[in-house]
Amino acid sequence: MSDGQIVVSGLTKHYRNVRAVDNLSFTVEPGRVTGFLGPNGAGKTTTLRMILNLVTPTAGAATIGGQRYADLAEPLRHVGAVLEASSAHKGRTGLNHLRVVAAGAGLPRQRADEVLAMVGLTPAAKRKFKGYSLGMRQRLGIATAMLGDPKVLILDEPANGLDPEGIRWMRDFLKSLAAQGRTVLVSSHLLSEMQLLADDLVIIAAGQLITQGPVDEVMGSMSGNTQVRVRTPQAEALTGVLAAQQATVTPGGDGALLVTGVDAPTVGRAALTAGVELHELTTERPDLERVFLDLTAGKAGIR
Ligand SMILES: Nc1ncnc2c1ncn2[C@@H]1O[C@H](COP(=O)(O)OP(=O)(O)OP(=O)(O)O)[C@@H](O)[C@H]1O
Repeated sequence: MSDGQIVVSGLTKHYRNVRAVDNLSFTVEPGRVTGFLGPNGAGKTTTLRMILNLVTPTAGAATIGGQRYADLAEPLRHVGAVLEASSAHKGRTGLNHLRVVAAGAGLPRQRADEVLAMVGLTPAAKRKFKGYSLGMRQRLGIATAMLGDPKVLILDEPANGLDPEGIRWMRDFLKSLAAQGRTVLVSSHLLSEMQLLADDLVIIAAGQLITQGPVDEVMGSMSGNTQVRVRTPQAEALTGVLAAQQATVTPGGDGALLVTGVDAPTVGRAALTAGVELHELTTERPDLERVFLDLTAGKAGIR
């Protein structure tokens, strides 16, 4: 396996009467966190399971570093996956769980201690899994995935059920893995979280690709929706000046005006020229939530 790039091409999965994944193609680059986004039932889990050879595609293929997962000689040394809230034998300690998995994969025993420390679970090493909180279980799942020191990490909704501190830890940890040159593919429907975590986005709906690219580009593709929020005691005068510049002005509901069609410097200049006093002038970019809803509009229904 070479560079850890994931290439999904024409991936398709049909169940009896559902096209869970429909001719889906995208790439995931090493050294970056890629957010795999889609509404419920979009086909994210099915796609990840096909990449990991847990579901057989109806058509198409996925490769990791140029090879199909099934062809990887020692998959755990190449790809770590956390597909659902980690499960382990309830009576086993976190450390023992890791030792058992390490032994099964032919990995050195001390690797269990290393990955436990990596995810901050050393203090809970000797505690039984059944006493672990959801956050601790997620950390143990990641520790298990890291046992083989894989170049590629694939995680399905890792932030699910985590408290804010846990989400923050997860974010920092995944970013640090990408900074080490690893490929990190994370599925989520938590759009605001992806905005903070991901470098690249792959957005799907109804099994099909909606868009992919760097977060800024995906956001930028919606920049037509950028609006300027302006507050002035001379609303009528400003509205008149801006209307003459082909701008659209609507009330913001809280006493502010929302201006589209011109940028903030244009609004400021127009106000200055007309002698209109401004109390606020802000550019409001659409957040990812908005972009996402716009992009997946009409396809977001639960299937
Ligand atoms: N084994 C299966 N048999 C039949 N239909 C399935 C099967 N697995 C998934 N599906 C259907 O395929 C579609 C995609 O499901 P999938 O779980 O991949 O979506 P998802 O994006 O991961 O959704 P969520 O965010 O809700 O987990 C859904 O309509 C689902 O009901």
